[in-house]
Amino acid sequence: MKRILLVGKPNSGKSLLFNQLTGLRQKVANFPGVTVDVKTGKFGPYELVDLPGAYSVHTLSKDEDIAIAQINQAMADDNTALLVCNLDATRLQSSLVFALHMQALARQHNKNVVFALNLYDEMQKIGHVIDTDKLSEELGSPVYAVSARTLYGIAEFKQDIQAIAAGQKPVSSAVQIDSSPEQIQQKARDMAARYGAQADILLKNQNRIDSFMLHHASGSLVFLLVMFFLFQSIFTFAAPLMDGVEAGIGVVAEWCLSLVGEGMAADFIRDALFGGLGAFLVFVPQIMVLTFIIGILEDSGYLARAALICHRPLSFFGISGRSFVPYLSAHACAIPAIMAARTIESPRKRLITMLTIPLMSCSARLPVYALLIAVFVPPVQYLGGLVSLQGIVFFALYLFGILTALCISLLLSRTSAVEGKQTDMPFILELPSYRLPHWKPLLRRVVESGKQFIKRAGPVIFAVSVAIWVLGYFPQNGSLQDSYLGMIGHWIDPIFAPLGLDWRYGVAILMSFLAREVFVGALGTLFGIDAADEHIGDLASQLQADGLALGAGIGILLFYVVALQCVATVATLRAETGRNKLVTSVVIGYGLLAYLLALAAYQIIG
Ligand SMILES: Nc1nc2c(ncn2[C@@H]2O[C@H](COP(=O)(O)OP(=O)(O)OP(=O)(O)O)[C@@H](O)[C@H]2O)c(=O)[nH]1
Ligand SMILES: [Mg+2]
Repeated sequence: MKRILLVGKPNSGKSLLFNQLTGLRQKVANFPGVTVDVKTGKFGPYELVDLPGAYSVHTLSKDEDIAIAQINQAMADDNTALLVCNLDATRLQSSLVFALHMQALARQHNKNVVFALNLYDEMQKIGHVIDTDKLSEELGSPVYAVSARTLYGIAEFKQDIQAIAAGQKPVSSAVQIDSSPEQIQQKARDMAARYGAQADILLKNQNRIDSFMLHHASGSLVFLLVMFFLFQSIFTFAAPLMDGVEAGIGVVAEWCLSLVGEGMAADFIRDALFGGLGAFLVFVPQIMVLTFIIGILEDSGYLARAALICHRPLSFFGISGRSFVPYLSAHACAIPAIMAARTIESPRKRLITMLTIPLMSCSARLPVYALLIAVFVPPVQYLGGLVSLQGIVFFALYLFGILTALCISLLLSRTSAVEGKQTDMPFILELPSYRLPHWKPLLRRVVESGKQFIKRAGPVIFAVSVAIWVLGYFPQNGSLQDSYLGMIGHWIDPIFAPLGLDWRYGVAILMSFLAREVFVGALGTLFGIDAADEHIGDLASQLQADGLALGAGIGILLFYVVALQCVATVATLRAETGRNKLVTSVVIGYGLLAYLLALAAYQIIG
């Protein structure tokens, strides 16, 4: 299949344009370095390729390497029908520098080029008109004013680039293409001055907001408040939704049970299905709220500012401001976060960031945290419900993960455990414009995060719940202690007894090495079988009634913050670092540390 390549500088709207042309839903966000891999999609009879952004052919980071390598390869390939150079109309000069290099390269290889003057809606908003005909003439390649957001000019653009790629619309021009870096710099500066909007109009608002957001005192305060409310809100905003889901599950469960009457089938439905799977579904709203708030931060342009504010403190711990975005996104899931670390220029800092990312509390830990917090922390609220005590403990757990990661980064960077030069590249980050979130795709992403969470963990939880139920139900002597599972439980008891946990918690913890969320489901099933009354449900009250010791509960929480119980993360770490031995020692190290912390918590607090 013939290919069309979409290239341009970071954060210039390539992926949103790609999504509009292919109907796919690649991640789009308002900071440089969102796309870190080659993505392809079908665009009419063509394959459209979305690449990571790059500032120059002289690459600094892994994602730029990937883009430039792919472009060079495509230039030599007969199947490459067209190169689309994406320009950010609000940042014409810097986008032209890279695009002009690409145009020169394409000319050398006899490939057709068109320019997409993207984000044109922002020009329309300030009433600035760019004469694209004249610009085309000067550039020697067609220029299309488009907006991937409002879809302005997209229909014509689609039609034309397919025709150009098919050779039905000639685009060759006699215009001389400059290829020396100095000429390109000069040309970009000159064209931006003549065609672009005035910088003071574009930057007026941005500078005003930044003078506050990046100020050393107010900026740090805003940063701390934003982070506090981010993790708070997972608790406060999600609470009513969680109650709704819980009530819904209760109604469905009662209805199902009324159909089957009493007996083994009823026990199975109550304990395995609604006890196990139901206990886990309750936490889906929290995952969605987390995605929503991180999404707002990403879209608004604040993340790059936060990265800047964090650069100095992070440098002390041996990493850089570039590690901030991967660290934050790791709170949703470690895997894309490890991939996002490709934008970190220094290989050493990139490696340290990747190895410490699993300590950030990903959404799979969320159900475990939420369950144990509900057991021990009363639902007290302050400031009219904006801040809750449970939310504060929740924030403390996230903070504990972050601080552990920073301490380990410091340790790795000050020892020879990770080799690489101490002298690193300077920290350079282009600040994006502030924008209002793009609500529709954001909400779609929120729904998608809930679905993905269920899809990823659901089948494992279902299988584990069924397995635990069968092993715990038979042989039917009426007690969990005497079941097959009870027998297995006695073998593992010595490992968990020093942590103040009986074998039921041991089984749930061991099972959660398959996926962390399994912990809640497995406990739900175990306590369901064990429950004296026939009541489904509130697992937190069951644990409370069972008398779980405070030290043991804190121990479980610390264990889950630190232990690396995720096969997919380990596989991604291996692939991205290429360091199997190092990754294995990190997994074992985190496991030991997790156990010791849990042991200390129980032995000290009791
Ligand atoms: N107003 C406006 N915003 C846009 C337009 N196209 C993209 N954006 C916004 O620009 C930001 C960057 O968009 P992306 O598509 O992720 O940019 P990219 O070039 O793929 O970025 P990298 O993958 O980091 O290289 C996002 O916040 C988009 O919503 C547009 O036409 N108009
Ligand atoms: Mg992109």
